[in-house]
Amino acid sequence: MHQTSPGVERAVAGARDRAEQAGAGAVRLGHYVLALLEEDEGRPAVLLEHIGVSVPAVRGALRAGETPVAPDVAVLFNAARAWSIAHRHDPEFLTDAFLIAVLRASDAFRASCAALGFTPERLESVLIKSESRAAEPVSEVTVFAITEPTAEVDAARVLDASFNRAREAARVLEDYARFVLDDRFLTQEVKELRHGLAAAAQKLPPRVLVASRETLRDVGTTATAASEYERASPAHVAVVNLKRLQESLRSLEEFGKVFGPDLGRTLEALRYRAYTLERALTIGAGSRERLATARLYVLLTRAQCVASLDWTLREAARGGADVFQLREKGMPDRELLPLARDVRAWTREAGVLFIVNDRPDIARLCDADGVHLGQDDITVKDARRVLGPDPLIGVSTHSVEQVRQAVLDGADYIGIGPTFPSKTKAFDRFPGLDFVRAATAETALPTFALGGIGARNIAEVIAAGARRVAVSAAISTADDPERAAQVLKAALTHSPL
Ligand SMILES: Cc1ncc(COP(=O)(O)OP(=O)(O)O)c(N)n1
Ligand SMILES: Cc1nc(C(=O)O)sc1CCOP(=O)(O)O
Ligand SMILES: [Mg+2]
Repeated sequence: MHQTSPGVERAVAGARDRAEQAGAGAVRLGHYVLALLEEDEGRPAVLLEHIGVSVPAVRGALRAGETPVAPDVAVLFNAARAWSIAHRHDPEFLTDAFLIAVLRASDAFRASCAALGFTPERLESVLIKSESRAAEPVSEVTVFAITEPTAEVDAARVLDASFNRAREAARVLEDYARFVLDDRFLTQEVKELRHGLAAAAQKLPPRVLVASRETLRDVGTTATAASEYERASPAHVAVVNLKRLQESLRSLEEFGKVFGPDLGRTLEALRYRAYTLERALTIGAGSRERLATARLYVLLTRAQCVASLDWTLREAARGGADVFQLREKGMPDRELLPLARDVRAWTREAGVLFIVNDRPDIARLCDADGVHLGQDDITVKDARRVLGPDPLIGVSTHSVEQVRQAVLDGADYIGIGPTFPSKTKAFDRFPGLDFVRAATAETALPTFALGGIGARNIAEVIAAGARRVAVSAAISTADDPERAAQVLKAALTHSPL
C-alpha cells in the first residue's frame, strides 16, 4: 500500500480521465504530466515556473503530441517512493517525486520534456540540497529543500493548507453562481476572488510555499465530522462553502502577517470581499424565491390615478399585477403613513406584494414587504439597519456598473430604466433597450424594466430580454386598469422566466 498525497491521487485520477476523454485506451505519460500541471499553484507547476519553463507552453505541447504509454501506476509509485526515501527519508511521496518518476519512465519522453526545458535532473537540482550544493552560495534554489524547519516554513504550511481550502471553497461557489444561480456577474466576481487568492499566494517567497507543501502530513486531512456529509440543498452547499472561505481567509490573514503587513492587508481585503459575496450570493437565492412569479409591478401615486387609488389597485391586482409600490414624492409624513397603512391593508386583501418608495422608516411602520431606493436615496446598508434582514430592498439602476454595485450591496431586485420617455417622470438620458439587454444578461436577480412602458411597446422590451416590467401611467391613467394589467401580464407570461 502506497502512501501518496491527495495531489498525487488527484493526478492519477486526472490522467485516467484524460486518457478516457482522448479515447486513448491506455494512460500515457503526457496524461500524467498534464494532470500534475492541472493546478496552476500546485507544486509541479510552481517548480517548472521556478526553473523558467512556461507551464502553458508545456501543456500546449503535451496536448498536441502523442506521448509513450505509461507503465502500470504501481511502477511509477515505486519509483516515486524510492526517490522520496532517498532524498527526504520519507516513504510518503509528493507530486514532485511523482513527476520525476513519470519523467524517468521513458527515455523518449524524457528527451521530449528536455526539449521543452525540463529534465528530472534539473528538477532535482532545485529540490535537493545535496552535499556538493551546500558549498555553493545560498540561493533561492537551495531553499526549496523540504527538510529545513523554520518559523517561516511552519507559517507557510498553514498558509498553504488555507490557500488550498480557500481556493476549493471559491471553486464550489463559482460553480454555484454559474450553474445554480446562472448569474454572469457573480460568477465573474467569485472567479476574481479566486484569482486574487492566487495572486496573494504569489506574494509569498515561492521557496517558502513550496517547501511547506506537505498536505499528507496535515493531521486535519483525515479528521471529518458527520456534518461534512450533510447538505440539504445547493443553497446550503453555498452557505457552508462561504463559511469555509471566510475561515480560511481569516487563518491566511493571521499567518500571512508573519510575512509582513503587505500580505496581511491583501488577505484582509480578500476576506472583506468574501463577506460582500456572501451577501450577494445568499440574498440572491432568497429574493428570487419571493419574487419568483412576480412579473408585473405597478407604481401608484394617488394624484396620478384617474380613479381612486384603492379601486385602481384592486382592479390592477385582479388583472394580474403582482407588486404595488406607493410612490408619493411630496406628501407630508402625517398623510403618507396612514395612506401607506391603508395600502398595506388593500394589498394584503388582494394577496400581492407591497413596496414603499424611498422611505424605509414608513415601510417599517406600515409593515410593508419592502422599500425601493434610487441612486440618490439612502443606501441599501442603511435601509437594512431600519428594516432588518427580511424585507425586500429594490434599487433603481441606469447602467451596468450600477447593476453590479446593487448586486454587491445586497439588493433583492433591480429597477432598470428609463427605457422610453415617461409621462410620470422626466429624464435627460435614456439607456433604453440596450440597457435592458445588458442588465438582464448580467445578473440573475429579478430585474424590472421601466420607464414609458405600455401595451404598445412591451413586445420590444420583452424582445430585449425583460421578463418583468414596472409601469405607472399605463395602469393609473387607464380607464380599465384590470384590462390594462391583463394585457401587459399576458405579454409577459408568453416568455418563460
Ligand atoms: C421599481 C422601481 N424602479 C425604479 C424606480 C425609481 O426610483 P428613483 O430613481 O429613486 O426615483 P423616484 O421613483 O424615487 O423618483 C422606482 N421608484 N421603482
Ligand atoms: C419613477 C420612474 N423611475 C424610472 C427609472 O428608470 O428609474 S422610470 C419611472 C417612471 C415609470 O413610470 P411610467 O411607467 O409611467 O413611465
Ligand atoms: Mg427614490
